[in-house]
Amino acid sequence: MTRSNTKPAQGGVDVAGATPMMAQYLEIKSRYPDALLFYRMGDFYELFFEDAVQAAAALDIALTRRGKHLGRDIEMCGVPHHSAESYLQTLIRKGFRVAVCEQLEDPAEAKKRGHKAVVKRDVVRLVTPGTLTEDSLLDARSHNYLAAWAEIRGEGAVAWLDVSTGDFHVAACPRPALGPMLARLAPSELLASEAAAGDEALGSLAREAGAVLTPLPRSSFDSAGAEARLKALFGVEALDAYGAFARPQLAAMGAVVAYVELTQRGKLPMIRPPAVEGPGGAMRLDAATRRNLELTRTLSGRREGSLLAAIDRTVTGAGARLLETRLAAPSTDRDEIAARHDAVDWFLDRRDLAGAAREALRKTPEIERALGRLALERGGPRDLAAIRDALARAQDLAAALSGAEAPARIARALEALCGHDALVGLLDAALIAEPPLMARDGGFIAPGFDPELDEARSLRDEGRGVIARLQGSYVERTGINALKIKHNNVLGYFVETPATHASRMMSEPLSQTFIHRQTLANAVRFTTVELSELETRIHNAGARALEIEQRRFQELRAAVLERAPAIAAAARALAEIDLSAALAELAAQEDWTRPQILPGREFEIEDGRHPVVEQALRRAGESFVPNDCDLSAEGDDARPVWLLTGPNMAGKSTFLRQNALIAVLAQMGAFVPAARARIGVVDQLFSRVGAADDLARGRSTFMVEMVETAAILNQAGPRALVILDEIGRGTSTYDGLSIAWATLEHLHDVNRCRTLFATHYHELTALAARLPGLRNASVAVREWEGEVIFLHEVRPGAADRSYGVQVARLAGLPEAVIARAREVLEALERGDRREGGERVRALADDLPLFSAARPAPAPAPARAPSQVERRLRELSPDDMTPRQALELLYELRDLLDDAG
Ligand SMILES: Nc1ncnc2c1ncn2[C@@H]1O[C@H](COP(=O)(O)OP(=O)(O)OP(=O)(O)O)[C@@H](O)[C@H]1O
Repeated sequence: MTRSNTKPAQGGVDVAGATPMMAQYLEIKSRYPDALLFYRMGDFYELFFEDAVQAAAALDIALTRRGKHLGRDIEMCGVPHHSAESYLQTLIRKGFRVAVCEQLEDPAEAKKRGHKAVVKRDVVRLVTPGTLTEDSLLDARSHNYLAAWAEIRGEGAVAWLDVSTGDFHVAACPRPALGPMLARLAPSELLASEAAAGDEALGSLAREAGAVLTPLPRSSFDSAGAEARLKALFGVEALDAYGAFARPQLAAMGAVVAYVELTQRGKLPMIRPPAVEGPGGAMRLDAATRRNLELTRTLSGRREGSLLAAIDRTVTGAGARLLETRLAAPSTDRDEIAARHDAVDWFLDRRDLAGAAREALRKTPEIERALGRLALERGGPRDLAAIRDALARAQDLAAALSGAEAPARIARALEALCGHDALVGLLDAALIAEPPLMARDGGFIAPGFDPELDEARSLRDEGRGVIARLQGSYVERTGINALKIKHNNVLGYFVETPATHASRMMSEPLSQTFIHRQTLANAVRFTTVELSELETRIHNAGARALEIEQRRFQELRAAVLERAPAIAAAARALAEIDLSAALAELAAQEDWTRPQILPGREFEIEDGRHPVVEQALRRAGESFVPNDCDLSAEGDDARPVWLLTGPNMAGKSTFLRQNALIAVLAQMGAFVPAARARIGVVDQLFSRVGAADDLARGRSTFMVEMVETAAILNQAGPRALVILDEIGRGTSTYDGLSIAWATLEHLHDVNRCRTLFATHYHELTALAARLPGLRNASVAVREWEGEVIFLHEVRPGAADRSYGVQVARLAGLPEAVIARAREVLEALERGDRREGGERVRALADDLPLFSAARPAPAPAPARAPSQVERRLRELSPDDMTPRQALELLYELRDLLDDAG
């Protein structure tokens, strides 16, 4: 054997010289080098070599060895197949991909080919983060997107699919917009061509969005191949009916479909025709803005504490997913926004109906994902029952909500809820109330639905009863009371009579029915055609019942899939109703109002509040102080730029964020926490509010801040809303002040967008005199007996001073430091602020900055150890018996007494 012509697989393991089974394993593994191979052996999935090492560590299970391969131990670990799902879940969460390799024939079949023959096996599915369908592997309240990024001659596109629901979208996406797009979609897996995936910048964008980056060969992104693939998928001659797609869009969609085909091994999920998102259809929010505003996750990555958690009143998984999708991509289309507001308004006016609808929805099972699993041949009877129950409830819901004149969007939803009677009737008749998860073991078809099945089951279950009845009828026919039907392993079922009746039994007419089998000393045994038929039927009844159930399951599945588009539309309608009713509930509970969305560049908020802070304060028994904001860029005396000053802790960040959140809420279709809101459509929202070190990328706080500020100044257009908090804070005073100054001027003169700018550089307030679009505002505090009281009120005009020292005192800085800070502050306020300036230098000379105003207390003089302490120090507790310890206690107490 020469090494050069052997095929290395899996890190240098050679196929040649392997046992037949190992050779099969290595051949299959060589096709899935990037995945862990779950190799089915009987009741277990086994993993070998490096896969075993990695999986054992990730799953915290035992790593063992199984023989040798070419002189080397084979590492092995295994998971039982019936609990494989939970292990899969752990592995997928940890970023692995798993190729599931099954036995494709009964081991007995293989044996027929010779005792060394290996059972046929192959991979039936590649499990990856973006292609999950099982409820146990998915979060019910979040989408799970598989996205693909394609670029052709500088033009880019992103396509995204939720494999579990079939939701399929595509949008043009130039490279600079990819970051915001990924931040919005938060896909769990991103596909890119091998060439693109090698780009470190793309890798880091994917990581930031929390996605696993999967490189695919260039051929998967071929746009001509993609077009053919999509046409075949949707069974159409041309894709025009779905929209006009640019080449990169085709390439991205094609890659998604190719990858799904690859991972599902040819079984395609239900994929809806792609919805094309037009340019500018959604408000643009970059990753930093989403993070800063804590829209769907807090800065620490939790849902709790985010805006999403504060406003989520939905009662179904699909409703929650729709809310998250809308919140991640607020609309810029006024008609769309108005339609959403109309739906909320309608429910708000009919709270009793909304309440009833929510009650009904609460009991409605999830159908989008059930439908997805059925399409992928991964569904079971429980999925059918979910569809039956949900559609039945949908009809009731439609009946309850009809009558009252509904706005267009609700009316359309109600329509989609109806017309499923035939299917519901079929499923109702066919299925038991609460069927099992899997079709495998049967027991889900309702009695009375299929006479053949009922008979098979009654034979299976009541075999003895049927035999007893037959025996009764034979006794009657022969008049022989001692006639019995018995069973043994040689004859199977037979009729037995005492020998005395032999001659009668064996002569006409009884001999026509009873066929003689055996004569014993005291008894004669017979069989009958009926009995042997019955025997075969009893024998096969169980298997037959199962087979009929499987056939019925496939028929029901086909009936459901035939109506898949209508069922999916009903599922979407349920989600829409859930979300509209939930937003109405929210508006009523929290006293929110319908915002006016205008074509111009207005931004007038009266009595606005921060939804998350307000709820937190309420829990603590405190109330939120509402504030107005007017950034309108319309009219002659428009002042679209507000410069906000005020002490730390006064509420500047809260005010900035609340106005950004109001814009997001308004345009996603919700009501807003304000007494009145008039908002001209915002097409981009930028927020730079505080920053954390990005040490992973080797950037300091200041660098992060500057990168984000640069993005805003370069990209913010006239319809943008910009929120900037304390720009320049991360560098020396005068550098920071200069950067803040120039940034403010640029926003005012060049970007000319609606801007909220909070700063602690009071020098900037002077700019109001020169910049006509700039207005000073400040957060009010009151000083009382040397303490500051925060009023949280935003008022016109600049703040007089910053109260930083008072706030520091509230935070518990030592009195000595506070007193010293006051002295320095006074000195600075008397003179110029320039670092290195004369007065500052004098101050540093006169009053050494780090000497304490009051002498520090002298350290306590060293004290000689007491006798008790000395005795204790000498001890070695390990060497003492309990008795000695007790004696020692007495001794110590005596020592104390002596000392006292
Ligand atoms: N409008 C308000 N009504 C009531 N309480 C408020 C209001 N705004 C802010 N607060 C309270 O004040 C705290 C501080 O607010 P915030 O963080 O916005 O201050 P800040 O001025 O940005 O401070 P810093 O400059 O130190 O970041 C909040 O956590 C909140 O509890």
